Amino acid sequence: MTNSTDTLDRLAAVIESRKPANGGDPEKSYVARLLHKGPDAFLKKVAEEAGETVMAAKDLQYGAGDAKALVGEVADLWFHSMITLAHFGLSPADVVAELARREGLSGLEEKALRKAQAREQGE
Ligand SMILES: N=c1c2ncn([C@@H]3O[C@H](COP(=O)(O)OP(=O)(O)OP(=O)(O)O)[C@@H](O)[C@H]3O)c2ncn1[C@@H]1O[C@H](COP(=O)(O)O)[C@@H](O)[C@H]1O
Repeated sequence: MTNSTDTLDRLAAVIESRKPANGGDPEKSYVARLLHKGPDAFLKKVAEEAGETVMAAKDLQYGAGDAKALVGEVADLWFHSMITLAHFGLSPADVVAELARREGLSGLEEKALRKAQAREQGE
């Protein structure tokens, strides 16, 4: 079975190697091309892939799609999000660490905590 963290780490290393500072060639590499173009180019792709993820999920919801299509769109979304992270000097490990920090804390509890803190600061 594939180790998801290893796969993400390997992909992050490839993305890093495609940065202009590391000699990434926009003529030979899709990642290098996006990094060379800058944030507007890869952020547009993130927005596009997020929209396509929603559409693939809605197709599944209404019985018109297939699970493979949804997985493909989420893969595109993760991939372009990883290019965004790399541009800003971040990695999948940073996201995993954030999820680990949140582990076990209910979203409802976290929201109540945030609201209580905001109330305190407002007083
Ligand atoms: N995981 C991916 C990956 N996922 C998606 N894509 C590309 O992302 C592009 C955008 O997806 P779309 O579905 O929007 O395709 P499109 O219609 O051609 O879109 P436009 O680019 O024309 O806007 C496509 O060209 C896909 O091939 C990827 N390209 C590369 N990788 C990984 O990145 C590595 C480095 O790639 P290069 O930098 O190209 O060598 C590869 O070895 C892979 O591991």
